[in-house]
Amino acid sequence: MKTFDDLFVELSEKARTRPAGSGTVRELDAGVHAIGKKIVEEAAEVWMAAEYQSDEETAEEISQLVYHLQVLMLAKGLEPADVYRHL
Ligand SMILES: N=c1c2ncn([C@@H]3O[C@H](COP(=O)(O)OP(=O)(O)OP(=O)(O)O)[C@@H](O)[C@H]3O)c2ncn1[C@@H]1O[C@H](COP(=O)(O)O)[C@@H](O)[C@H]1O
Repeated sequence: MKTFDDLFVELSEKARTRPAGSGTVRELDAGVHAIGKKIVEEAAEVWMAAEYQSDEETAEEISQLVYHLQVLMLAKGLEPADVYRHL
């Protein structure tokens, strides 16, 4: 099972090697403003799923939010440790 740290390593590699067809590369190229909008959209989907959908669907929406947060971290040059030290 993939963890937060596993995904961050994978996305960092995508950002570095820029493989064709990568949604991560596409999103990074779209920039912080576009990534931020995606985060807000996914956060709303998490909220709606939590209120009206199943636990499984909520968990999936949370995973998508985590993904987009990680893309924003990459766009800003932030590492997981930069976040963890605030937890
Ligand atoms: N975990 C994710 C992940 N979660 C969410 N997403 C993206 O976020 C979108 C969210 O889906 P929604 O249905 O909510 O949104 P949508 O409006 O239908 O989608 P879009 O039209 O905005 O693309 C998905 O379409 C994906 O583009 C993800 N994209 C990639 N990953 C993982 O990231 C890794 C690298 O992916 P690539 O860079 O694409 O190779 C792989 O391990 C993937 O599994």
